[in-house]
Amino acid sequence: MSGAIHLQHVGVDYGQGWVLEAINHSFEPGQCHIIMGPNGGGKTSLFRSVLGLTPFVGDISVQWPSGRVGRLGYVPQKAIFEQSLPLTVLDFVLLNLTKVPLFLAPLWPGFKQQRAQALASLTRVGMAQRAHLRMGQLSGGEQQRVLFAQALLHHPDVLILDEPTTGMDEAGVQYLENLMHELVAQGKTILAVHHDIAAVRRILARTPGKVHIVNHHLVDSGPVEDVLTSAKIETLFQHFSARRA
Ligand SMILES: Nc1ncnc2c1ncn2[C@@H]1O[C@H](COP(=O)(O)OP(=O)(O)OP(=O)(O)O)[C@@H](O)[C@H]1O
Repeated sequence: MSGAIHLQHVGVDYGQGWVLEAINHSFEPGQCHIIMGPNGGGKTSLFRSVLGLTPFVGDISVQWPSGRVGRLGYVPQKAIFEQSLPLTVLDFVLLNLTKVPLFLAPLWPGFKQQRAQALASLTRVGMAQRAHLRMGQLSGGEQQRVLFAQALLHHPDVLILDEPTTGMDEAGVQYLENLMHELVAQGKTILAVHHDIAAVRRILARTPGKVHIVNHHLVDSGPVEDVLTSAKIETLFQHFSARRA
């Protein structure tokens, strides 16, 4: 099952003017939607509005195909884990599965199954072998992978990824792009912020989806070949040269 997301006249203002203004748009279900745009253009604010994590004006609705309400999964831009925090990767994922305090969890009848579920999710992102390490001992890219594993735990129908490959090495990027492809093939909807034009072209060459440019307004939206033209990129992202595009 997958959800379509509809935004009607959506605006966000933190008190110093509109960060997002009059956004009227729909994200179709079962596709990979890549959101691009300059820093500070309001991409995270858009995601946080969809998730109900920031106040907004206008209306946002998720339309589910059946009577059942689906699930949203979210991987934030970054998380900071103090190195001395005695929380392992496995603990961190388990925290999202168990309602029992972690030190009691092994005594819980369902613990074995929850542990297996946590490890299966970590395996999907290539992090099962590092499950025993403390979160703070992981690199930024590895932490991103664990956050991704956490978002997958409850089988979300719509997955919202804020710069998911930040700090990831080539292997991490590959894991993630394969997973994104797999999830869309299963009919899920993905919304992902990305800054890397080459990566966006690579992702959308094999995964059905669109590019949406956000810079306070919805500037452009459509298939990658229509939106990521050299001329448009030059105008929007002055720090990218037309040659790199
Ligand atoms: N909680 C907040 N309170 C006040 N201002 C905020 C808040 N969150 C974001 N902003 C401001 O809103 C603007 C848009 O921020 P946002 O994080 O949505 O942009 P972005 O497009 O995701 O940026 P980036 O590409 O750098 O991640 C920025 O100027 C930011 O400083």
